[in-house]
Amino acid sequence: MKAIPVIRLGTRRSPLAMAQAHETRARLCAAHGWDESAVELVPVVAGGDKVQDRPLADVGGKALWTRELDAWLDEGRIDAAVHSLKDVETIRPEWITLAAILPRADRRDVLLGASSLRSIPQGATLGTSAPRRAAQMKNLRPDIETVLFRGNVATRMAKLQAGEADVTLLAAAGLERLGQESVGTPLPLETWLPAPSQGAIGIECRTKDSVTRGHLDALNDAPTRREVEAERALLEALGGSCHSPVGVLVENADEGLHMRAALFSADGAERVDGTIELTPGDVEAIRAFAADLLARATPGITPLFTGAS
Ligand SMILES: NCc1[nH]cc(CCC(=O)O)c1CC(=O)O
Repeated sequence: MKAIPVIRLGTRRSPLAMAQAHETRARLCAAHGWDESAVELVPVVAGGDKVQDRPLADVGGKALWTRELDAWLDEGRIDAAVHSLKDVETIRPEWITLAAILPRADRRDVLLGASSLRSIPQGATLGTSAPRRAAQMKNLRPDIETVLFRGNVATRMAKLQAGEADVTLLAAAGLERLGQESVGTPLPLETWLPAPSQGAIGIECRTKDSVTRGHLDALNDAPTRREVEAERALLEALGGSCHSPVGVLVENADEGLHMRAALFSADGAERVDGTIELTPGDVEAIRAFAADLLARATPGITPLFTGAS
């Protein structure tokens, strides 16, 4: 009998991260006919989990969710790491490979505390720590003030319940993975743009580890990868990060990809929109599109991109 490998799969410890790790294990076992013991889940505490009282953009930003898992991967303590791709920097070290992107879940944001953007009472407060969510809301509803909401999904829902804000926004994908798919109102993609990579789970391993790469390759969803790579290429071309007030949506169309994006000023007063049809992998076209958005951006928007933030 062929020996069954054991893949040590690193994950953050939050309930959402653990749910994503369990999903990854289930998909690996299904794809290869392994039983559960072939994939060992290894929970690791990430830097971003230790800071709960400040916007992440103020904490020093970069690599907040990836640093510890990268170190464990580098030291050979894990073979692969599961991430919400939305939280992973666009530029990764050469020695790490994004070996699989799982089929994308619902990429919409969900509004909790009101049944639509219009029905939020005048002067209500939005609890969020995401610059994109804060700016996009203020763009549509300048009367709304934001208050800082950090912590995992359950913590943020508890803060809403406790009245620390009137409404909040959470990713549909995260709610679904936590069995909370029926709470709140998903916002239509026509009027509300999600973050780059939202709803996509990525699994990384060491570039040199061809055995693990081979195992993970079976999980990769090509249509999701085309979308997500284009979204991440735009974020990179803009000089943005997961803390940048940018919304983007790439969809597979009959021929190629359709991309829609918006940049916001931090206070939401200013906004620049664009759309483009793309051939998958055409990073040059994405760079030109990013340059066009930045050229049309106002002084309120520009400093938040091109690395100046
Ligand atoms: N920033 C935290 C984070 N990172 C990924 C998700 C949700 C899952 C996903 O988008 O794949 C969330 C929670 C949220 O934004 O509500």
